[in-house]
Amino acid sequence: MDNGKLSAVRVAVREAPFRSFLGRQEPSIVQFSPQAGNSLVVDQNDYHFDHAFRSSVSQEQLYDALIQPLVDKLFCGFQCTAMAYGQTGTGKSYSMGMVTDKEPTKEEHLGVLPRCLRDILDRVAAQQENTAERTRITASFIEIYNEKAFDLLSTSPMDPMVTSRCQSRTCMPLASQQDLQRLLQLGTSNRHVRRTNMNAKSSRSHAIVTIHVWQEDGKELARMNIVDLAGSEGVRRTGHEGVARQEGVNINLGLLSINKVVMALAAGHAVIPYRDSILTTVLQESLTSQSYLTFLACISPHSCDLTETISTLRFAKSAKRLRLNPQQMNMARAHQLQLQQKQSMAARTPHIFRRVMTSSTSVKRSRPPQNAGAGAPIQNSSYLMPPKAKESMPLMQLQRTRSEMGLTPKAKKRAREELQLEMGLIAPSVSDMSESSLVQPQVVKPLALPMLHLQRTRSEMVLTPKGERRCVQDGCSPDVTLSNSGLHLIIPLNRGQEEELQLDATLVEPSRINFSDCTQEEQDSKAMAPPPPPDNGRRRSRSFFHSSVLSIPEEPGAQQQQPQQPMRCLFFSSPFSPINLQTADSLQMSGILPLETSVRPQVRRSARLNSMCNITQPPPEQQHQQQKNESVLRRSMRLAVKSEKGVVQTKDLLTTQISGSVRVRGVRSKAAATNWMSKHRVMFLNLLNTAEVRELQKLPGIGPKTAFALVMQRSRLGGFQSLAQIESLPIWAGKKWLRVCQANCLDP
Ligand SMILES: Nc1ncnc2c1ncn2[C@@H]1O[C@H](COP(=O)(O)OP(=O)(O)OP(=O)(O)O)[C@@H](O)[C@H]1O
Repeated sequence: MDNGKLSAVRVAVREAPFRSFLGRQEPSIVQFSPQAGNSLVVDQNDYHFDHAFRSSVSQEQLYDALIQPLVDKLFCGFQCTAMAYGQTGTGKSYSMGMVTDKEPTKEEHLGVLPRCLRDILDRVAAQQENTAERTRITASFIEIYNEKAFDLLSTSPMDPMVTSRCQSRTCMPLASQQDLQRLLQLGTSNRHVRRTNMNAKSSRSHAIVTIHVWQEDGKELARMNIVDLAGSEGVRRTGHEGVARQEGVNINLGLLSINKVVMALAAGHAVIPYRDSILTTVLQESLTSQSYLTFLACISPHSCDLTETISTLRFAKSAKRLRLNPQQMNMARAHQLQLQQKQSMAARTPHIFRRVMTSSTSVKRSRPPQNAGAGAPIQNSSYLMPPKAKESMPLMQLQRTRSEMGLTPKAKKRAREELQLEMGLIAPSVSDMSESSLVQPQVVKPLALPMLHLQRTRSEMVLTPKGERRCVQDGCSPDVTLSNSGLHLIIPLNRGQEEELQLDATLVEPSRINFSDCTQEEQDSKAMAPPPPPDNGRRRSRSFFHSSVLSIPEEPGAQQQQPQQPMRCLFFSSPFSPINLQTADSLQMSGILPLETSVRPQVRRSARLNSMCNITQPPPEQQHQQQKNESVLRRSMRLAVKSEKGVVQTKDLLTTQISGSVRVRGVRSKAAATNWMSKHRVMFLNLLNTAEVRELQKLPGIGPKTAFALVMQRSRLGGFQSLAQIESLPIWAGKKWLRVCQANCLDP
């Protein structure tokens, strides 16, 4: 038994002999390459396939080269399909062995089917001599005629089958050569055949013989489909009218749908049009990424058939583009069950999180099956979930989301490039830290980095639930997976290692930056602010939450060991990756639902902040106003973050480190808070009066349409007098204004 590596999709071309009734023998339009046995030239075009058989090739040679390796795979437990495709009269039925002759066929003319069945029976007999294991072989024979399926082995072969029950067809047990002969005789004699201008006994139906290999315990080990498609032909050339013409139309419909399925599979589409015809519906199980597929394209040597020959070769070429990962049948079933489970879990998971879950890089890497046959290329894959689009949502939407999250290779590359540019500013760079150094707290030299600059830094560090730090590999984002056992974070560490953590945490957006309303220098200093004292329990976790440039608390023990070390370490967040980790006590994760509500605006704000980074410098006269607007905008966002999590307090202890020394900045009194609120309202009003659409739409709760409507109303009214006037504008649907106020921390 050959366990060698066999390509999952193999395409072969066979040239038919000249047909005498087409006139004198002319030179063949097919030229075979004398050097390579798998190339041919037709109409000055080169074609390369796995095999290119000349018309002189014998049935035995064809079987040995093309089908025998499939039988090997069959006995390894794989689903295999051999399919003959091509113009009428080019020898498909002859090659596949589905002949209707009453007299016994000569040995040399035996086609694939009888040879294959004989081979299988011989192997089973040999197997049973050596082992006590009993293997049963059965076969079914159906045809698709006029878009109806017929069970050719049943007692009523003329009654069409119900399509949904096509799988429950009559199976004949095969134990000897006599059984085999009976099956072929019965099946082929019941097949629809008609004389056409092109072929005296043209098959007017697609025939499918399925050989099932059963284990002793009644489980199906593997199956082999041998498919003889009806001839692809122009209805014009067959010279048929009426019923026969309709046959031709339906034949072409089936062939077209096979074409479409193969094209869709080759292109990696998420939706494959199996239901376009009965033929593809019946073959659906075989035309998946989990089978071995072999195509035999039969072509004519005649110049009058050039168009059909080129069309057949094109189909063969597209089939060559298929990329399949066959699985053993039992394995495939297990995989299908897994998929079903995953889908049902996904149905219960919020939409935004599903995107992360189902994207190829964010789904936890699954191990390949352990019990694959030696050398068998078993991989965990499902073509229905191709790498580029493994979920039912539109591909583009998924790619955009993954790009926003920094999960796409392009986003990661961009991040890496920008980080390299900024390396000079960050010393020592977190991405340069050695693995050992990551475990120990790193003292990072305080840097004067503007807020937006920090935002664009791509290095990431995450805090584990135990309070340890992990530096995420340069340019990579932690992957989050949701399984039955909970939420997992897979952190790509340096040196290609990964760490998997079970999260008792939630997602935080990168825009949750807690710069207080102070000057740029103070902001920069705060970016380096040390955490509150370790005994500060809940307070401490909030301080993490307040900043995306996170200060890391030292474990009490660790601090005692290193009393002199200032407790500073930078956590940079990428605007493209809104997944940061918080300590468990900062926010209790109460189910999955809150994530959706929090993540979506986070991603949006993250994108807005990122686009803010990219704003080109305005003219000098506008710069002052714009700076003011940005300051209000930033504050508004900070406050919105606090407000969302209920951490807005009238007394807010802010710790700030300036030049390495820690000082308490102050405690706000209630009066000060009121005062602050009135100032904030004025500033917000001012912003609405002066900002452009582009700036306004960066405000939390205000989208592009609202921003545009606001500017239109402003120009109509000549400016807004008060927030009450803005509230009375007819642009707020429902509680929209209330939501804007809440998002911007305004008293409604
Ligand atoms: N390689 C070959 N060697 C000998 N005879 C061949 C060969 N190929 C085809 N033939 C003969 O050509 C005739 C037509 O072949 P066949 O019926 O297999 O064509 P087909 O492609 O199945 O046509 P259709 O699609 O109309 O059923 C048959 O009589 C067959 O014996």
